[in-house]
Formats: sequence, C-alpha cells, structure tokens
Amino acid sequence: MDNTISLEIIEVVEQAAIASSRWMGLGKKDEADEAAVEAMRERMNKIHMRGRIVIGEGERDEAPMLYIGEEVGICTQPNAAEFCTIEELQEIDIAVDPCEGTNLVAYGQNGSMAVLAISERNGLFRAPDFYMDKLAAPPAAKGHVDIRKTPTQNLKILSECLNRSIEELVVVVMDRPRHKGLISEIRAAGARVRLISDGDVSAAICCGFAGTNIHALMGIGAAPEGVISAAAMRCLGGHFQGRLVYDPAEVNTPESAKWTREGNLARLKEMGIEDGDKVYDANELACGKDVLFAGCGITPGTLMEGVRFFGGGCRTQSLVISTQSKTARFVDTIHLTGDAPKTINLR
Ligand SMILES: O=C(COP(=O)(O)O)[C@@H](O)[C@H](O)[C@H](O)[C@H](O)COP(=O)(O)O
Ligand SMILES: [Mn+2]
Ligand SMILES: [Mn+2]
Repeated sequence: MDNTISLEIIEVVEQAAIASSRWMGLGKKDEADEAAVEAMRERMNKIHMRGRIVIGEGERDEAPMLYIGEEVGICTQPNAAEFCTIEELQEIDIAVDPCEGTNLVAYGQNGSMAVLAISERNGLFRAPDFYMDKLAAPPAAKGHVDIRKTPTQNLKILSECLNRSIEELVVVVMDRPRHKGLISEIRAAGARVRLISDGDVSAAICCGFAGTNIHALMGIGAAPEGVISAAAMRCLGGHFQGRLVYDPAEVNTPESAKWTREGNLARLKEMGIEDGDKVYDANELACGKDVLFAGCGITPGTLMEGVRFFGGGCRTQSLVISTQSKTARFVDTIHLTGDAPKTINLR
C-alpha cells in the first residue's frame, strides 16, 4: 500500500468530521450522517488511489453514496494507467463509517468519530449487516482473554495481565437490554462498568492505549464496526475478537426482528461461512499485510477532541495508525476558511 495514503487519508476523516459536526446537537441524525458521507466521498475521490468500498452505507439501491462495491479514488478512472504509478494502481479495500455514533452527534454527546480502515484487496473481512459479540482488551491481555470464556474468567485474566485488582478494571458495555446479564456479572465479579449509549468503535480502540481508564469492551454491537475496530486493534497490537450473532433472540431489537435464525444462517452460507459460531480475531477480521486505521473526533472523546469552530475556521484532532508505518499518529489540525489571513489562536 502506498505510504502517502496514510497522510492524505487524514483529510478524508477530517472533512467528514467537520461536515458532520455542523449538525452537532441539532437532533438530526440522518443529516449528520449524510453530511459526513458526502464529505468523505468527495475527499476520497481526490486521492491517487484505486479503492473499493467493502464496508459502507449499505447496498447500492439503498445508499446513494459510499455503497458496498463503490469505487473511489482518481486511479479508478479507465485511463488511470496514464497518470497513476504502479503502486497507486494496486487495488485497496476500504471500510468506512463516516459518522460512527450518529445519535451522539445529533444529541451533542461525547464519543462520535469519522472512521475508516484500509488494506490491500481482500485484506478486510466483508462483514454482513449482522450484530457481533465483541471482546476488546489491551495488548498485555492479547491471546489470554477469550470471548469463549465467561466475563468473570476474563476479568480474572485481565487483572493478572494488567497487574491490577478486578476492582481497578473498567469495562465498557453498550447500554442495551440485551446486556442486562452481562452487566450484572461484571459488577458481581467486582469490576466497574462504563455504560455507553452508542459508539463502540471508540471504546474498543481505547483498550489499545494505556491511560484511557478503559480496560475492556464486552458485549454486542454491529459487525461492520467490529471490522473497523479490529483493524485499529491489529495496528495497536491489542486484543480483539468478534462472533457474528445470527440468532435474533440474542439481541431482540427492532432491527433483529426483521431476520430469522435460519434466514441468517442461510445468508452466512451464501457468503461462504459454514460455521456461524466462528470466533474471529483481529488478524482474521483485518487480515491484510498492510492495514491502516484513521479516525477524527466529531464530538469530544477519550482519545480525540471533537471539532471546535472559531471565527474563520475550526480545529480537529485525528488518529492514524498503520501496521506499515508502525506509528500511532495524533494529528491536530487548524482549518481556515476564506482567503483572508487569520490569526491562529493556540489557546
Ligand atoms: O453505536 C453505534 C451506532 O453506529 P452508527 O449507526 O454508525 O451511528 C455503533 O457503535 C454500534 O456498534 C452499533 O451500530 C449498535 O450497537 C447497533 O445498534 P443497536 O441495535 O442500537 O444496538
Ligand atoms: Mn457506526
Ligand atoms: Mn455511521
């Protein structure tokens, strides 16, 4: 993968975050989402790359932009060989969530980001729009905790790996009725629970850094977000496992009521997945040789600030991590609008 993509891609998530943040607190989640999608697509199409969306806003019919299969980047043009380098002509797969946490943006709450993951062709798992049971934990616990173990067992292992008592652990769980039993078990084991209304990508990535006071993510969220989280955790060397949830009874949401257990198993078979209970780790969900994750805060979060506007511009904070560069690059950018020179206030 062309190394310069990692620098240009920062602007993709920045532009998506800025566009979405203009809708922050206005109670309009669809508009916040659409603004991010449009901005992400527009900036992506200016990059010298040959990209294909493998996780996006849905199938072509229901999503006018950034749909699964959409080609993005200058080097997708038919005559690209005339003006693109051999490296730029290599096909790359892209998973996007232009507004991860649309509710958070609409209601002005913390933790929303514009995110994406990139790898070479077939380097990212093409997750269906299923739910996914997830377990994320810090690098020190990688391969020691296991989603097949009980939360109580995993908390014991985590406390040993992180050299702290169970009482000193904080586990993020999405605040959903489906997690009633999980939350009770974590509390009974002695750990503390941080409930979030949305945004489990942010929670998963926080486990990859020490000092965030988040030591695990447990529970069921969406599968596409699981792949993007796995890409980030692969770059960070953290623990990430996911299991697709095919039985609607496990989640019992209006979304899951549209499906049946048998129908879901048949859908998985069509995709070539025979074992619906398979547990995928980060190396399988983001299996490419080179994997890159980029995110930009829309509203403030644990890792990144949100977009902050001032007269004549705004300031963003992004994070780019890649297996290739072996860096976790936090980027603080001031964006100026209009032509007149501005005084940049650093306080
Ligand atoms: O909170 C989320 C919403 O993402 P988005 O639609 O892009 O704003 C994600 O982080 C979750 O992983 C997931 O989408 C959610 O758990 C599934 O929805 P729900 O049925 O409300 O739990
Ligand atoms: Mn999302
Ligand atoms: Mn989204």
